[in-house]
Amino acid sequence: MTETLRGVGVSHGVAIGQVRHMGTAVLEPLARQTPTEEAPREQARARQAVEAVAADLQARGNLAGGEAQAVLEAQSLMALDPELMSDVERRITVGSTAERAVYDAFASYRALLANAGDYLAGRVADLDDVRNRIVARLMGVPMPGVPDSDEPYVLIARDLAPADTALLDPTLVLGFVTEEGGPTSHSAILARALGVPAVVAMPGATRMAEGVVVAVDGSTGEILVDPSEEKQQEWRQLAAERKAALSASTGPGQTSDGYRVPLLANIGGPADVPAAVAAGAEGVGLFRTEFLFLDDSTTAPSEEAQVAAYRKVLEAFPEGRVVVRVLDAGADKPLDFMTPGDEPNPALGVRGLRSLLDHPEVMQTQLRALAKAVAGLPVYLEVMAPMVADRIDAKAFADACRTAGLSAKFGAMVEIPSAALRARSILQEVEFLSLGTNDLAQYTFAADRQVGSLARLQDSWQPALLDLIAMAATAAKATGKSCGVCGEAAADPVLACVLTGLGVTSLSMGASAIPYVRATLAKYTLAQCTRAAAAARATDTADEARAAANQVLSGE
Ligand SMILES: C=C(OP(=O)(O)O)C(=O)O
Ligand SMILES: [Mg+2]
Repeated sequence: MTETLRGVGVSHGVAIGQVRHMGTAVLEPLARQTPTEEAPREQARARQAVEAVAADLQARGNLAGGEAQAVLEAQSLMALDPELMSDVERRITVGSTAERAVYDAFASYRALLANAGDYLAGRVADLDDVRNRIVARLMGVPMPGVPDSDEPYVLIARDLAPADTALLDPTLVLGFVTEEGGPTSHSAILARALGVPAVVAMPGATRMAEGVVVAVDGSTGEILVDPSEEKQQEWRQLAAERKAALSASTGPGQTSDGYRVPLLANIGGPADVPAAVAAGAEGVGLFRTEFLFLDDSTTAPSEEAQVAAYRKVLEAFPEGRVVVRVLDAGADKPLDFMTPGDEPNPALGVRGLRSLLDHPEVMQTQLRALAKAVAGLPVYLEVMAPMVADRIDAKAFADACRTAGLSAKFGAMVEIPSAALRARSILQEVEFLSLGTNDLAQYTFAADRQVGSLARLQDSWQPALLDLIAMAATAAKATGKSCGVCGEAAADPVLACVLTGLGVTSLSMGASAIPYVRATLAKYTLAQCTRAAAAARATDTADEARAAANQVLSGE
């Protein structure tokens, strides 16, 4: 009998195929004592394995490019952490085998991370993945990870490490389902960048039987286990219709009555530009520059290297708009040279603009690099700061832009509830707002975005979040300024209509979502979007808001 399950749809599309589980078996090497004279040999084995795994992750990163590359490189650096290596060597000196020493050293590092707060919860999966790779290599067994299969399949995992997500072959992996990971987690963002249908935060996902056929809808989060032939056919038909509707809809983003809402792409660097251009992005609404900095988290890239990377992106959108976010270091994206290592709660600590104000030289270098990169190009450059809390923050950022001689629009991200509540005062200092709904949801609901079990609270349909979005958009309209959305909320096609109805002036998302949003927006008038927004805000829960908006839009 067909069973229907529900998770959180994070990457559009329908996948139907057999379940294959990720090779996540934790390899626990035996704890046996080795003679002291074998220590140097074991230490050399451990070093070789660590270096090989780090090189492999680096190579996978080079292959993947874009945001995935930065994440894989960060993992490679994790493997090479000198403190971890000296702990491994110390354990071997007192009688451990190389594999057991690696296993134990990672376990104690993991415990430290897990107790140290917010960002680290998201990083534990990455760390486990690095450990599994090194231990597998030392034990001479196959690497854990994406299963070997010549037949296309639906991948099931507890959580996908960035290393695996990056290497998913879209011709073999029809889609994926994970038990963990929130709708705004790294895995979800990367899935969208890859264009693979995905559902996250699905309790019990890993208990699905290997080989059973499932149908996965990455838009609704619905999963059918063992669907009948008839049901499969129905879903295939639905997917084909959606696809046809998508390719029929081209051109700039607009409602059916011609109200323009530019559709922009979220990118992590030049490698993400081709997909954005192919999806018809009208520009870039969020260039997450910290991905350029993750290459080597011990020092900032040189001004010249930054100029080159920014120019590549700016050149790709002549006459288009490119919104560059200055470095958002800290919390889920720590950088050694910026982020204090001893924060009790990094998400509430020195991150984003706060971190840049503590390191003015880093911000000035970045702003100067942007000024040089844009010189002579016809692009509309806009620069914005992450984690702006109040008018003092907004003024400090605008002053920094002026000091750097940057000729661009300066803006503030609205990611902290205070910024939405007092958007009008922030707009005294900057020329535009951009709603980072991922963090805005995290801070509004006090719900860590990396934690899958809190997905309900990170749902962008939460009426409280819609209220804050409406506040920011209304304030921007009153001052004649723009207010876009660049958080994952913009990638939900129906929510995109609601955001438009709330007064948001542009929508920026992972490139693969653009055709879906464009096609859905084109079906409704601005007045319908406005009514859908009001109906959603009149409810008390995310599910009710979703249902109310859909009801208005379907004309029921
Ligand atoms: C766009 C956002 O920024 P990031 O996901 O990079 O924190 C956000 O918080 O919504
Ligand atoms: Mg953010």
